[in-house]
Amino acid sequence: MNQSKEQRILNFVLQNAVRGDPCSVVDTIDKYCSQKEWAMNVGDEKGKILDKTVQEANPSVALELGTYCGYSAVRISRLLKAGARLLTVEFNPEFAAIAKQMIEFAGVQDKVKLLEGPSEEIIPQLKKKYEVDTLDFVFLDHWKDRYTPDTILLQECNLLRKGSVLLADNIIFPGAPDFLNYVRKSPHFQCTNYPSHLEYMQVEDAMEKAVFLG
Ligand SMILES: Cc1cc(C(=O)N2CCN(C)CC2)sc1-c1cc(O)c2nc[nH]c(=O)c2c1
Ligand SMILES: [Mg+2]
Repeated sequence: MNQSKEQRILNFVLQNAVRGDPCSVVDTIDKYCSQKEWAMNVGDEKGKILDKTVQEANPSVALELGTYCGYSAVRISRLLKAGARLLTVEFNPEFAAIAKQMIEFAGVQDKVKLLEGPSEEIIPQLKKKYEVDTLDFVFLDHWKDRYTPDTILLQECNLLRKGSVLLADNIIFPGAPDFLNYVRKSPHFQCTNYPSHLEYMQVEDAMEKAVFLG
């Protein structure tokens, strides 16, 4: 049975990156996906925006929606302070299986908890089942049509506090116009736009930061 693209990415990391070194895993994925096969990792240009936003927020508890192969889970968790943790949600079981191995190879498994299932089911479980009080940082990178309903669900579940930072990928491409409308029109969010490019391409894209005001 021939391999999936995601399996090929993982194999390239297992053979070429340094075990236990998150930076080498991130760089090796970028090398493969820029030179061999495009894949929907956030990539290095938008990854640098992600890094800065995570460092500024310095979260104790972070949530990622859309794990894919684990590229941004490794990228985020490498910046977390001791004792901080990242919960990452992936609904595609094949992607989750790849990401689990990627996270373990990078050596960040003690900081990252991979939750398999649809975000709309997992978000309401975060407080009771995963012992979350509130979220300090949320990276939205799953599916553009879920950005708005999941942002509303996070509020309904009292998972945001004054100063919680949301960062959304793919604001321009593939595009999340209803999310942009929602957060920019809401009095509960202070928004900032970060122009960039689609990973590994020269196509325009952007990220949007939305800080919850309570
Ligand atoms: C799957 C896909 C295809 C794209 C595209 O038009 N192109 C890439 C391939 N090249 C060759 C043509 C141009 S863009 C994109 C994509 C990118 C992300 O960052 C995503 N993040 C989260 N969830 C997504 O579904 C997601 C999709
Ligand atoms: Mg994306």
